[in-house]
Amino acid sequence: MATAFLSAQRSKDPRTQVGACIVNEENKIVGIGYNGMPVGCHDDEMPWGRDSDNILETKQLYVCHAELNAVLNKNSADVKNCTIYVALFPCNECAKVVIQSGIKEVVYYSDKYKDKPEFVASKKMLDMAGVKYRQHIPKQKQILIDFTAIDAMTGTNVKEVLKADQTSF
Ligand SMILES: Nc1ccn([C@H]2C[C@H](O)[C@@H](COP(=O)(O)O)O2)c(=O)n1
Ligand SMILES: [Zn+2]
Repeated sequence: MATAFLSAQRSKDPRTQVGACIVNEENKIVGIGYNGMPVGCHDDEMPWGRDSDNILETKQLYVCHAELNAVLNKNSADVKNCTIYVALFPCNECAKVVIQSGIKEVVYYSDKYKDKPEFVASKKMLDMAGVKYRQHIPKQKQILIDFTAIDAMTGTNVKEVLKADQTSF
C-alpha cells in the first residue's frame, strides 16, 4: 500500500491523488499506476476541475484512473489471480478493468465515495464476479523517506540502530 501511495504522489490531480500497485501470488510487484492524463495529453493543458457547467472542461472525461494505468503498465503477461493495492476504492469503470483482467483481490485504503452510484455499482460487480475486497489498516499513519540515510549510515551504526530498535519494541 505504501508503494501505491508513493506512486500517487506523481499525480497532478490537485484534489485526489490515487496510486495503485498490483502484486502477483508471490507478492511480487507486477504493475504500478496513478491517476493521470493519457500519454500525449499534457497535464498542464488539460482541465483538473470537477465542477463546471461544461463537462468538457472537467477532468472526468479525460483522466485515466490509477487502477487502469497499473494494469496497462504490467510487466507480466497478465495479472490473473493478482491483488491490487489501491489508495481509493475502485469506481465502476475500474471494477470492470479489475474483473476483466483477472485480478482476484482488491485491498483499498479510502472508501470516501462509498455512497456514490459509481462505487455502489462497483461493489455490486465485484461481489457478483467473486472479487474479494478488504480495507487496509496501516500499522503506522506515516512513513518517512530519508534520502540522506544511505550516506549517513556506516556498517557499524546500522547494526547499532537495528540493535537499539529491537530493544525498544
Ligand atoms: N478508484 C479511483 C477513483 C478515482 N480515481 C481518480 C479520478 C480522479 O482523478 C480522482 C478523483 O477526483 P475527485 O472526484 O476526488 O475530484 O481520482 C482513480 O484514479 N481511481
Ligand atoms: Zn476508477
